[in-house]
Amino acid sequence: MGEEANCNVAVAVVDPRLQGISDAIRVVPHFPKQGIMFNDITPLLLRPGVFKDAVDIFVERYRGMGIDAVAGIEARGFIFGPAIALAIGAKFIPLRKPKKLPGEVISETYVLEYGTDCLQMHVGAIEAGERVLIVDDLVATGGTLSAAIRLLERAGADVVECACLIGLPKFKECACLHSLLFASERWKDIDKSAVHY
Ligand SMILES: O=P(O)(O)OC[C@H]1O[C@H](OP(=O)(O)OP(=O)(O)O)[C@H](O)[C@@H]1O
Ligand SMILES: Nc1ncnc2[nH]cnc12
Repeated sequence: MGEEANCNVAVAVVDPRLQGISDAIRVVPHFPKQGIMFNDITPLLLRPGVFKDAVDIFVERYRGMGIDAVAGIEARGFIFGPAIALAIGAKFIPLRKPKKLPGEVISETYVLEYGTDCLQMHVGAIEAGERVLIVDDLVATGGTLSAAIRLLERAGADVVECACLIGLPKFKECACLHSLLFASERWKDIDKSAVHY
């Protein structure tokens, strides 16, 4: 709780929009199972001004950085990723859960807070050397982001950054990461070291 409060203070100092974003995220205890504090972004989506603030912050950061593609992680990365991609003039690549993509895919499995899963990407979605931003709503253990990075790098992409709205306090470096809300090239390195990538 103390850590969360500190994160919010840091966020508010950096950009006045961040407090509204933080306030619009609901924490639901024991969902989807006992012991998980579920960070629910759906209340934020019901407030168009706050939703726009969240997208705008990412767009302001990534516009002009030569990003060729935004890769969104199913499912909640599909909420923010396409809006960011359109605004910065990049293509959007869905990283999907198994058996959803009809074409030839490459796959990466990973461990979650509450289970295991797998991400897949269409072969040919990215070309070697293209600059990619990975987008999701939240990083907890970093397992999902790490799988996404591995998937894209296997295809020869240059992963520029990973951008998420929420970094859980349990994710060790979260307090300082929050000061950038939620978008930092440092996540890529932390993510890698967290899972021995
Ligand atoms: O940092 P990690 O420990 O890997 O967890 C983060 C991931 O967990 C959530 O997705 P989830 O797997 O619940 O799938 P969903 O978006 O389909 O609900 C969240 O949207 C991230 O993708
Ligand atoms: N605590 C959490 N809240 C929402 N999504 C999550 N994904 C993994 N952990 C989560």
